[in-house]
Amino acid sequence: MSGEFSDFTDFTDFSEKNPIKIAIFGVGLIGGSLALCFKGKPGVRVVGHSVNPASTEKYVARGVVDSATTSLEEAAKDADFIFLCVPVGRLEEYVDELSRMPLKPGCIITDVGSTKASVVRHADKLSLRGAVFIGGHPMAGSERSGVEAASLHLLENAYYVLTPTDKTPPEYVGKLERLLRNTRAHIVKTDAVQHDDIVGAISHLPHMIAVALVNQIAGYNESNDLYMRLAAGGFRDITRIASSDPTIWRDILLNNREVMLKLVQDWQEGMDQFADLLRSEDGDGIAEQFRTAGDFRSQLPERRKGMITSLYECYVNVPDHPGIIGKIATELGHAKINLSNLRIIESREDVPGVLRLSFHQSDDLDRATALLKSLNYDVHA
Ligand SMILES: NC(=O)C1=CN([C@@H]2O[C@H](COP(=O)(O)OP(=O)(O)OC[C@H]3O[C@@H](n4cnc5c(N)ncnc54)[C@H](O)[C@@H]3O)[C@@H](O)[C@H]2O)C=CC1
Ligand SMILES: O=C(O)C(=O)Cc1ccc(O)cc1
Repeated sequence: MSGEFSDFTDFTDFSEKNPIKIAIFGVGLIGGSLALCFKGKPGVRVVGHSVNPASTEKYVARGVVDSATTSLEEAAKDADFIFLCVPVGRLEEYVDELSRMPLKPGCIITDVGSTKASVVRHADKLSLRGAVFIGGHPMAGSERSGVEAASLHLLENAYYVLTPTDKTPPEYVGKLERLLRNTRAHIVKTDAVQHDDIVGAISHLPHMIAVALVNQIAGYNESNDLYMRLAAGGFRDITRIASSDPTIWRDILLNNREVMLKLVQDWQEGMDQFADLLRSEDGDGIAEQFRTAGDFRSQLPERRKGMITSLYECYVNVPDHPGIIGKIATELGHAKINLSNLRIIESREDVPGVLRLSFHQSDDLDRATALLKSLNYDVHA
């Protein structure tokens, strides 16, 4: 991986001599993670925006941005890049507000919303007076939210979809791509409508199914709390995404509702088929369903960090001491914490070295994080 990115600084359009301003509206999980990827690079100034004064103070205090403001105008003024990182339901009004402001000529406005068709269509209708809108979706995240959950490494090795239209000048797409190399994500370009169809199926539908499943079990649990107690293992892990932020997901599902309604119908047909196989006691048919699913699943591309990850990971900033990695692995071993992978991430200028620890079980991650913190290691998600 390091080979793929070893040259990434050669592709930047900024330097001490050519400084740029990046404005981030909504410095939460995704906005904060992007801010961390840009902040501290030579010639880059990252400004955060929130409607809430207490949030702006928090963004600065946590060192995620260089400065923060509650004024939309102040944040947008002279910005070279504007990232809209607010819930999907708010994106179009932010684009409207920006279209009424005197933006820097050539400013690139982009968003990180989990749905793309409506915001791209909306921006396409507006005159942005010398600015250009390019839809974007970093396809990694977690069930956590807020700036507290932001991480420098969140988007590393994930896909990052951009949805330029026929009208988007290619040089602007190139400029945005070069900036996004700082996330270490892999850029994929596609059409916004196709994006919503595919992401609806592979991400939005699983979130709906996880929520419906948890609520189904919660109903049974009302009359027998053994359901909850026995659900502590695998069930807890496969339904992790049911704990995602309600406002973020309300907006995503409502925005993608036409696609979701068709997907729910297909899902119901799949469940009806299963019910028929059960009713007719068709064991071969049931086994065939598993065989077909297993065959398809085995052909999925290499594990890539991204949507609905089943790996639980944390990062430890490691001081430059000989034997430190062995020491950490030994501590985890003594505590009987099952580590699935341990990797030194190429060290960066701003941190001495980073160790990535991966676990198959969220409990192992929780226990490892608590243990390493108690031993005074700098651990982050
Ligand atoms: N959660 C995830 O894993 C992923 C989310 N996304 C997209 O990223 C965007 C942000 O999501 P997260 O960072 O997860 O959420 P978050 O809740 O961590 O951050 C949202 C940010 O928007 C601000 N905000 C909330 N409501 C607002 C409102 N009504 N007006 C103005 N600002 C408001 C919050 O203060 C916060 O700074 C969403 O559009 C979401 O669809 C994209 C990829 C992954
Ligand atoms: O938690 C997970 O595994 C996710 O699926 C995170 C996620 C949520 C929303 C997105 O638009 C992209 C990724």
